[in-house]
Amino acid sequence: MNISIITVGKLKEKYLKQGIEEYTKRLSAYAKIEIIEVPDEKAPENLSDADMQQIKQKEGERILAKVHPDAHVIALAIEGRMLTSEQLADNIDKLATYGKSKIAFIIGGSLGLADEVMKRADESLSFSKMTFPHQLMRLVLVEQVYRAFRIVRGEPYHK
Ligand SMILES: C[S@@+](CC[C@H](N)C(=O)[O-])C[C@H]1O[C@@H](n2cnc3c(N)ncnc32)[C@H](O)[C@@H]1O
Repeated sequence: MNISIITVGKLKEKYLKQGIEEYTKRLSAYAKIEIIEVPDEKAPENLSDADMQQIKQKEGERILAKVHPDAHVIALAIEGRMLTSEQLADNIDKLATYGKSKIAFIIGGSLGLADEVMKRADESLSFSKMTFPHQLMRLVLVEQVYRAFRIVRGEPYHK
C-alpha cells in the first residue's frame, strides 16, 4: 500500500517533526509512506471572503497537482465523517482488498480546503468537531494510520 499525506505549508516545530518521524518510521514497516508539502499562501488577518477563496484555490491547485490519478483521496475536514480507529482500519483494509493501492490523505492550510479539493475527495474524514492546527493534524493522522495497520494485521496496540 502507498500512503501519501499531502499538506499545506512547512512543518516548523521540532517536537512535531520528531513525533512524525517516529510514526513514519513505524508505519514504513506496513506501507510506503510519503509526506508531500505544498507551499502555503500568506493569510493575514482581515481578509475579505474573496481573498480567502483565492488563497484556498491557489493552495488547492498545488494540492491537486500532487494527487495521483489512481489515488483514493481522503480529505481531512472538520465537517467530514467521524470514524473509530477500527473503522478506519477496516476502510484501509477494504481499499486494499478492492485493489486500491494508493491512498492520499489531504490536510488543508490555515483557511481549510478549497471546494475543488473536496470535489476530488472520495471521502472526508473528521477527527472531531474541534479545530486542530494543520501541523498537529499531521502527527495525529500519521499515528492513526499506523494504528490502523496494526489493527488490520491483528497486532497488539495500546488502547
Ligand atoms: C486550521 S485547520 C483549518 C480550519 C478552517 N477554518 C476550516 O474550517 O477548515 C487546517 C486543516 O487541518 C485539518 N483539520 C483541522 N481540524 C480537523 C478536524 N477536527 N478533523 C479533520 N481535519 C481537521 C483540515 O484538513 C483543515 O483544513
